Amino acid sequence: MSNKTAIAIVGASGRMGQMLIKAVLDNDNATLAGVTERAGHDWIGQDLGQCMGGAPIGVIVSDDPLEVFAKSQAIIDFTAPAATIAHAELAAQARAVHVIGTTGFAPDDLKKLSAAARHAPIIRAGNMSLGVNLLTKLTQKVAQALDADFDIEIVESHHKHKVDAPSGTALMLGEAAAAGRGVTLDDVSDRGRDGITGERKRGDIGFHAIRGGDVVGEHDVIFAADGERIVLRHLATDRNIFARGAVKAALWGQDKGPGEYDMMDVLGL
Ligand SMILES: NC(=O)C1=CN([C@@H]2O[C@H](COP(=O)(O)OP(=O)(O)OC[C@H]3O[C@@H](n4cnc5c(N)ncnc54)[C@H](O)[C@@H]3O)[C@@H](O)[C@H]2O)C=CC1
Ligand SMILES: O=C(O)C1=N[C@H](C(=O)O)C[C@H](O)C1
Repeated sequence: MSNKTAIAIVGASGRMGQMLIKAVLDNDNATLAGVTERAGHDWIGQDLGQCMGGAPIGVIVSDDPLEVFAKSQAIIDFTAPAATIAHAELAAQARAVHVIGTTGFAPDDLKKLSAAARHAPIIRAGNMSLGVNLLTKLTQKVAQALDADFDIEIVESHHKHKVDAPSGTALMLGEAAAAGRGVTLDDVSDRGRDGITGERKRGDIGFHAIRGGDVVGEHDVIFAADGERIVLRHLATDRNIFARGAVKAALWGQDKGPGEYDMMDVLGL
């Protein structure tokens, strides 16, 4: 039997799906167990290699996650919240590691993921890159060092196709800033001001989303005081940083028990 980890990619035709397939195929410790797309998608039943514009590779795109998960040790999922919730139940049944990059979950969705994580490991992060996870740590440290004389604002930019705001990364950064300050993000979050808003409330954490063109992902955490300003910035220029992180997480999760993990755990940050 191969000692490579068998990884399934769901959402194969997506911007991230295609990057993830390449990242698995490029990794010496991983093998592609199968791929899925949503029912009715025109890739279903076709050879994946040809769908991606190359030669046939003998992997047929499936619309049956149960069949694909049964032969997988890890599932990497960058799809959409409803799909990821359904995948989490199936991955738990298959006792496979579920790596979740999907963003835009509602609080009830997160409860369902927690329930699934009682049966198998779930590794979830709004951003799987090393750079953003480091930035998240720095954000917490800076927020801890400064008092509320420094107003915190988080500004994110993404491509025109992105459907959720604030981005998962912006929320990670906001959570880290709130933790650094010793407050709960829900109590201080101020999202997308518009109209006569009144003066900024001391201690609030503001969120702003820019959408346009092909921007991969940019995040600024601004600490603004009277007379000075600190800006922590991450610029993503290649989606491969997220894909490589996700494959690393799938391999890392192989000897872990059921539970919820994030990229900080994977990276040891
Ligand atoms: N955590 C991270 O590091 C990153 C997270 N993301 C997140 O990943 C998600 C996907 O982003 P993109 O690839 O840009 O979107 P996309 O729209 O290009 O791809 C999503 C794919 O999922 C497929 N899909 C939907 N329902 C499905 C189902 N039931 N079964 C199988 N496939 C299904 C769609 O048909 C589509 O091909 C978003 O939530 C985004 O925010 C994106 C980049 C990095
Ligand atoms: O949708 C995207 O593209 C991205 N989504 C993630 C997020 O919501 O933060 C990560 C990255 O910024 C790209």
